[in-house]
Amino acid sequence: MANKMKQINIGLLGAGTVGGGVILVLNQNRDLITERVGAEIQIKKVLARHPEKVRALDASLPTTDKIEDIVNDPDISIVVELMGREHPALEYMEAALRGGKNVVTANKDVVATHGKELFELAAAHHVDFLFEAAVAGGIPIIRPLKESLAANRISKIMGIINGTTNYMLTKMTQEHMDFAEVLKEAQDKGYAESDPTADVGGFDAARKIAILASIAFNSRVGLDDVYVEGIDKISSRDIEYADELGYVIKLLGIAKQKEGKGVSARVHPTMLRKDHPLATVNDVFNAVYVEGQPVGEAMFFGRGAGRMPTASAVCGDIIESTRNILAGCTGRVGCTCYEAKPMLPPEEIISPCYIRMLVEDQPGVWATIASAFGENKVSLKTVVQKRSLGTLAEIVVITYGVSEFALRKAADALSKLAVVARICNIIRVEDSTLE
Ligand SMILES: NC(=O)C1=CN([C@@H]2O[C@H](COP(=O)(O)OP(=O)(O)OC[C@H]3O[C@@H](n4cnc5c(N)ncnc54)[C@H](OP(=O)(O)O)[C@@H]3O)[C@@H](O)[C@H]2O)C=CC1
Ligand SMILES: N[C@@H](CC=O)C(=O)O
Ligand code: NA
Repeated sequence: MANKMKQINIGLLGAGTVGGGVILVLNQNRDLITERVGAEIQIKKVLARHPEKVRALDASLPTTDKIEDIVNDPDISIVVELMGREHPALEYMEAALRGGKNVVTANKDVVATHGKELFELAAAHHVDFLFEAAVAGGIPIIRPLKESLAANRISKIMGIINGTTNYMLTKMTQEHMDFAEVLKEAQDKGYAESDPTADVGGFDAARKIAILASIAFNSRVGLDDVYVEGIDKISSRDIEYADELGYVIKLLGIAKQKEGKGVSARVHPTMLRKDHPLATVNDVFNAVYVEGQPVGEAMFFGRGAGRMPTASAVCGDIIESTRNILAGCTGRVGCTCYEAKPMLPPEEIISPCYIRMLVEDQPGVWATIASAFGENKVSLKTVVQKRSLGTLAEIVVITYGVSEFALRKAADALSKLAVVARICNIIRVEDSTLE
């Protein structure tokens, strides 16, 4: 007599862009997934505010508006949280873990802020807490860091980890599109968060780099530890200058670990050399670049946002958890933050910089400006003067590596000079030849 195929039931919280994608993937690839896993994965209930949206995706799926119907259902083994935002997603996941259910989420807001509590709950109940989709959408990066690269000492993890802003910067660079127009496009495509200020302001990327740094360096990096700047001050002038000087502008998350000095984590627009592997990562694509010993350099590339790529990562976690349930080994890889390393203060982070300013277009001005840089120990690599605006000239400088502290002092001294009308923008440069 043939053995009856096992069935693993999941409860889905939220069926929007990503949740809807999960419903579609589990239906479209049902046979293939069942065969690979050796069990059927069935969505038993969907928590939804608008059941009609779920019915439009799959009319057979039961819906509920009560979380208790899912977290108290003994037949549900995996709760998949795809509602977004911090509350009540956190409380719902806590209830699921306390109820002994495995949890899969794409929610970086919750993982970055409450990861520790959730890991502790998962460990206490010997269940999985998986969040591959929370960083870089469809790209596998959490499991590779925790498992495939587990033998490495990682010194640097740097990436384009926000699809919305990469899409926007690409369109602004290649098609000279306007900021507001291109943001609307990214929202329509389902890339942006429900509140897109998290994308544009760099906070979404900050959550992701905090999560990546915590895993890579085995030490918890909180959101407050990340220095954050968004893309809202990037103008077409900066994009043009970057191009002329051999760079592209990308919103990067950058985390480094220096022996004896601690860990740093930051998110800001960055001028990146055109020959860097991350420089050609465009549109909604994300990439995470890792330097470690013994692996050397490794880069992970793919779609960082959008319905189906993100659903791919969520379903990968559902499958991983299902396999662990079948093998009786849930909770196998839990929290990896077993150290408490010091954070390097942002003022001590050293980076080359691009500074664009408007100055009086008259003889002797350059000597005054150069001495302000010199007095603050900022060495200059390149100076460009191309444009005049009435009595003003636009000057661009690229510095060698400078600490944030020295940069702020120099910027302060420059802005007090009568000949400097305005510092228009300062952008960090990632260029190993200038460090
Ligand atoms: N979109 C993307 O490309 C990516 C998203 N993520 C993350 O995935 C998660 C989901 O994002 P996304 O699918 O884009 O978001 P959506 O806003 O498209 O979907 C969220 C869904 O959750 C439902 N929901 C929200 N709050 C509640 C609640 N209290 N009770 C019941 N249902 C609720 C919403 O219902 P209703 O429709 O009624 O409002 C909606 O259907 C977020 O954490 C996001 O950061 C991660 C990677 C990529
Ligand atoms: N809003 C996010 C979605 C995925 O995390 C992004 O644009 O990357
Ligand atoms: Na991912």
